[in-house]
Amino acid sequence: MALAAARRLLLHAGSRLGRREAVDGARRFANKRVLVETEGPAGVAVMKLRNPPVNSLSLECLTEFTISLEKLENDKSIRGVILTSECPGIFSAGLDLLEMYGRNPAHYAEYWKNVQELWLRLYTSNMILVSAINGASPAGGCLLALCCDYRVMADNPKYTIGLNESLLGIVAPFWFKDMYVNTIGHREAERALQLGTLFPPAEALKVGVVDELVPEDKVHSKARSVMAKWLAIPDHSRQLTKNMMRKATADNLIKQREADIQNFTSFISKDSIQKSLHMYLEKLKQKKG
Ligand SMILES: CCCCC/C=C\C/C=C\C/C=C/C(=O)SCCNC(=O)CCNC(=O)[C@H](O)C(C)(C)COP(=O)(O)OP(=O)(O)OC[C@H]1O[C@@H](n2cnc3c(N)ncnc32)[C@H](O)[C@@H]1OP(=O)(O)O
Repeated sequence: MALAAARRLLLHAGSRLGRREAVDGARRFANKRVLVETEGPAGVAVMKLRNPPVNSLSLECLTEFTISLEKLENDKSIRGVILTSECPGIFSAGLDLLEMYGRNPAHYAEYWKNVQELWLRLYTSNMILVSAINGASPAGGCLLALCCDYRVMADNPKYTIGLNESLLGIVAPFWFKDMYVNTIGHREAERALQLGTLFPPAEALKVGVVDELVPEDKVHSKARSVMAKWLAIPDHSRQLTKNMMRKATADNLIKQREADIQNFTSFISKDSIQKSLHMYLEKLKQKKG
C-alpha cells in the first residue's frame, strides 16, 4: 500500500516536472535513481540508471525505473529509448541481493512483483529499446539488456554479461530462461544457464547475447545510429511484429504471475538458499580486502 502511494506521488510529481521542463525546452526528467533525457534525435529518450555503486535493482530503483518507462510510454512523441548507465564500468549488477537476503516473505513477494512488473513493461514495450551496455551486466543486468531490441556493448574485456544465477546457488526463473532461449537458442542457453556463464564481450557477440561491440567511447554514438535505423521503420508494422515475436513469452508469465511470486518467495526463503546468498555476499566483500 505504502509503495503504491509512493508510486502515485512520484508519477504525479514526475509528470509536473516533465511538463515544466518541456516548456523550458530542457526535455529532461529525473528521479533519484533514473535520469531521462530527451534531447538528441527527435522522438528518442536516453534513460540512465544511476544507483551507485553498482546499479543494483533495489525495490526503489525498480519502482523508479518502471515509473519512468510508464511516463515515456505515455508520451506519444517518444518512439525510442536508449538504456544505459551512469555508473562507471557497471551497466547493472542485477537484482539487489539485499532485497533477497535476510528479509521476510512479504518483502520477497513485494520485491518479486516489482521485478515482474518491470520485466513485463520493458519486454513488451511498444517503443524501440536499444541498450548501450557500458559495463558489467550480470543476471538482472543482462535481463534488462535482453529486453531491448538491440544490444550494443563496450568492447572492454573487463566487462562481462550473462545470466549467472547458478553461481549464486539460485535458479534463473522460467521467464528469464525463456528470454535467453529466444535470444541465443536452446543449446547455448542450456549450457550458459547451468554454468552461470558470464561472457566477455567477444564471446557474448559470438553466442548472440549482444548484437554489436564497439570501443567504449563509441557506445553511445553507435546506439544512436542504430536507433536512427530502427526509427526509419513504420511504428505500426514494427510494433505488430515485435508483439508477434514476444507475446507468447510475456503471456506465459502473465498467466501465472501469482504462482511465480509464491515460487520465488518459498524458494528464496529456504535456509539453504539464504545460506548460499550469504556466502556469495561474503565472497563479494572478500574480493575487496
Ligand atoms: C525453482 C524456483 C526458482 C524461482 C526463482 C528463484 C530465484 C531466482 C531469483 C532471482 C534471480 C536473480 C537475479 C539477479 O540479478 S541476482 C544478482 C546477481 N548479480 C551478481 O552476481 C553481481 C554481483 N556483483 C559483482 O559481480 C560485482 O559487484 C560487479 C557488479 C562486477 C562490480 O564489481 P566492483 O568491483 O566494481 O564492485 P564491488 O564488487 O566491490 O561491489 C560494490 C558494492 O556493491 C555490492 N553489490 C554488488 N552487486 C550487488 C548486488 N547485485 N546486489 C547488492 N549489492 C551488490 C557489493 O557487495 C559491494 O558492497 P560493499 O558494501 O562491500 O561496498
